[in-house]
Amino acid sequence: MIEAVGLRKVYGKKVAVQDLSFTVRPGIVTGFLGPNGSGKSTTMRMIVGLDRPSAGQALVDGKPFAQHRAPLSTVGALLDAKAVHTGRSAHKHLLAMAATAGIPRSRVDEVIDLVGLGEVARKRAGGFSLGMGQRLGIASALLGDPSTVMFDEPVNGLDPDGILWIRNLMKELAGQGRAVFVSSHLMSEMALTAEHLVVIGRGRLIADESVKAFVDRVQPRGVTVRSPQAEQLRDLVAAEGGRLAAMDDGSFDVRGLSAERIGDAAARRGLPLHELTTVKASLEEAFMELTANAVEYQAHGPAGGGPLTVPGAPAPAREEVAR
Ligand SMILES: Nc1ncnc2c1ncn2[C@@H]1O[C@H](COP(=O)(O)OP(=O)(O)OP(=O)(O)O)[C@@H](O)[C@H]1O
Repeated sequence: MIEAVGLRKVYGKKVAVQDLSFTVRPGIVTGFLGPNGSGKSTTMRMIVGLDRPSAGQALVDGKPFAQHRAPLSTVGALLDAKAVHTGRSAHKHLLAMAATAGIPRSRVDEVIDLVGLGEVARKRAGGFSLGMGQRLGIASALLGDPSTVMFDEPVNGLDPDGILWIRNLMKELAGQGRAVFVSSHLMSEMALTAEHLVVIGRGRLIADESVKAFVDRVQPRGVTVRSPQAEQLRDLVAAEGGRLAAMDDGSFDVRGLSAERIGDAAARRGLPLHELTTVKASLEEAFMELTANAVEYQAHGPAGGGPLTVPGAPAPAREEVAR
């Protein structure tokens, strides 16, 4: 379990993190999201004592990381996967780590199996692919069987197989009762992996809540409606003051009316509906909306002064047809 209490970090004049308090609970995956430069890595480094907070503190299982007698069994961290690229083999690298921390040799073979590096464990880790390096980083993090794991951008640069593997591993580690704290830029991936979110922008807390509560904070995108009587549906939407667009699959995208209002109006007119679904914002859309003012470096169009564009921004809304 991680507790950040009033964390603050200042580099010279730059305030990287301020007044940051949140909790990462055991048994679930907590996603750590924020635009570039918002302070995620700085926060993670403070949790494991690699950076000293300018104020506040980070506690792991109730005390600062540095005060734990068995640090590798307290937090397993993957902060920079490239850091484990070495001339030694993966096996030797892990053995050396285990020896220094008083961890039995048998655990080395266990974690090598767990991350699927059995066949290459005796090869020089310096020649590893990015995905293999990532697996070795995770093996190192899990060596001490830690109660908390913390991964900074673990799926960066991985292929779909690697991403799926990491996703399942995170869930498995949480299912074993560990606190799992993971940062990622990939919103769609976080939506599939995390149950809870800590979202920061410009070093400050924006949200510490479930993925569902975060997504529910923004307006639904619209309502998908399907009816065998399309013309009557068009009339109904126009009469209620909504807008409607025909979709390729025969359904209609209705904006400006809630599903309840459409359903009630259809019932009054005896209009059969075969589908009535509120389309919620995706995690990515919610993130873009709720962190719009917290993007540190805003990219503008070629002429300058254009609309804010951020990589991964949602596609423009579908063309709407007013009737
Ligand atoms: N050692 C340092 N010295 C000075 N400034 C730093 C240092 N480390 C980070 N910063 C600044 O602090 C802010 C937060 O950086 P940090 O790397 O924690 O953000 P991040 O959310 O992890 O970003 P990214 O998603 O791009 O990795 C940034 O403005 C960064 O430039």
